[in-house]
Amino acid sequence: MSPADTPLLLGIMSGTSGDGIDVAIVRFDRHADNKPELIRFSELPMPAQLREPILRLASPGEDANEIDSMGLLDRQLGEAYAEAALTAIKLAGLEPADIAAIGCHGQTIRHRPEGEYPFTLQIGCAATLAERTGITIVSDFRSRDMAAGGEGAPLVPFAHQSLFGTTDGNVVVLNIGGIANITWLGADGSVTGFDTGPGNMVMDGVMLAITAGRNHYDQNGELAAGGIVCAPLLNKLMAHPYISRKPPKSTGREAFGDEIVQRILTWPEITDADKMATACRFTVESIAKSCRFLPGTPQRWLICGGGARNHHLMQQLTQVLAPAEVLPSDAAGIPAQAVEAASFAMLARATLTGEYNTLSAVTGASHDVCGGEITPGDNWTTLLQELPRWIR
Ligand SMILES: Nc1ncnc2c1ncn2[C@@H]1O[C@H](COP(=O)(O)OP(=O)(O)OP(=O)(O)O)[C@@H](O)[C@H]1O
Ligand SMILES: CC(=O)N[C@H]1[C@@H]2OC[C@@H](O2)[C@@H](O)[C@@H]1O[C@H](C)C(=O)O
Repeated sequence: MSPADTPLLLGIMSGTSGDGIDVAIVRFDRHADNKPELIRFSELPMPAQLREPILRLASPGEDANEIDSMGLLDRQLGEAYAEAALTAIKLAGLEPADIAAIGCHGQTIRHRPEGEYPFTLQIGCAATLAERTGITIVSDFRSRDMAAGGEGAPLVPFAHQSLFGTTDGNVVVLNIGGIANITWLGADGSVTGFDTGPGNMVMDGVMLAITAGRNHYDQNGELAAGGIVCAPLLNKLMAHPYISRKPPKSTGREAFGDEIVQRILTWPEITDADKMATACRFTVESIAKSCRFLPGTPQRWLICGGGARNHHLMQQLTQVLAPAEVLPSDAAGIPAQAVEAASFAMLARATLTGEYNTLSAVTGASHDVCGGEITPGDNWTTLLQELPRWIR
């Protein structure tokens, strides 16, 4: 393993878009703050045969045999994550033995934060991942927070705090994945966050349908840029109850999946470009409306996730969020796509040292918790000896 004072951890994220497996290898320095150094980031494709089952299982009731399908997908994802981790380790010129632990978010196939017994389900067999890599795995980061009465999401504010927090001004970190989530980092040290609603999910669903499955997303927002926003349709979309609900709140494909996409697709007398323009504007407006739930005025917005690559979306956000500056997180030293995977390496480190890694100020839980389930790898005994030296 890497020296105990500067351990290497690996974070794996596969998000609600179901299109890729992001892997970040980071180095922690006990003598520095909790901000790790990004050693290598790799974006690997989700195996094509897994994309359809992921989306099907994430849409309630679409699979006639959900338990069998889930069991199978769980194992297949475990293999896919292991393959991705081993590839990333190799690309970094490292050996599996150099990595102290892996934080694996898993694939969310259901998120039900409401009701008497809220639950959330991230699959991707940790035992398979430990078996194939020999490395200790931390997974299932959300359940403990839910058991403490929290939303179980978003979790990344814990990491954003160390990565982007500054006393120079109020910063908002906005992750635009399938769902968009926001983190408030006040100059006074305050932290909060919540899911704002749709990120790329609605746009991707519309694009997939209007190109008959050929394109999974609107490259750079080009189609949307050539369309006209349909105001009555936008108003209908913005009436979604989630948008006006007060935080703490979190959401998923259950609320912004196929039903919303169908509403856009079936709206009469507008072109495909208008549909895309309206879907994009829905994301922009729902983010802008979220500002009323923030405790102050941000000077700077740092954007991460795949949405940062959508020029049209970024342009629109820059307009509506002015005079605040809107920049990809790269401007603050971490590539937009790498933030989530790096965050799960940071959460895993905190699990292993027993520190809180889930903020009740974000999730609404009754207290901060140390979330994550540990699956010991072949390196477990060595890791146990090194852990005391990780504690700051
Ligand atoms: N060049 C591009 N132009 C437009 N959109 C893009 C581009 N590149 C990526 N995207 C969008 O980013 C999405 C993937 O984003 P990301 O990987 O952050 O999502 P995720 O991790 O699956 O989601 P989540 O954060 O909700 O868990 C794609 O589905 C697409 O919509
Ligand atoms: C249940 C779940 O997987 N939620 C994801 C999803 O994707 C974005 C948004 O919705 C966020 O709440 C969360 O992911 C990030 C990594 C988080 O927990 O911070």
